[in-house]
Amino acid sequence: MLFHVKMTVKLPVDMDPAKAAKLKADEKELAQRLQREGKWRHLWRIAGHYANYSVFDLASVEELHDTLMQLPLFPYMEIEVNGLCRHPSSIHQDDR
Ligand SMILES: O=C(O)CC1=CCC(=O)O1
Repeated sequence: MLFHVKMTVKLPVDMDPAKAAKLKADEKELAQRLQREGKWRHLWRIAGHYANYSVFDLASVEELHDTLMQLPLFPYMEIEVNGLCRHPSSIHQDDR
């Protein structure tokens, strides 16, 4: 199942810079592992915002929920999710 996810990061302005740097490094490590596993298909910065558009390929809504909740930045993100399905006019044979 494909999910389009918008993540907006809202770190507290007074957060300890070392804590923020650790959260970002941990987030990057997990995000890159999930990309290597084929679960986090796309990760795009939204120009001009501390936010991203992502596409996840996961087995279920429950797996998406669990994946998002384990992100180190989860407590500091606003997240919007939309499920994706094939468009009847798409010329692509698969969902990639
Ligand atoms: O910077 C972001 O948009 C949040 C984020 C998601 C994966 C990552 O490494 O950072």
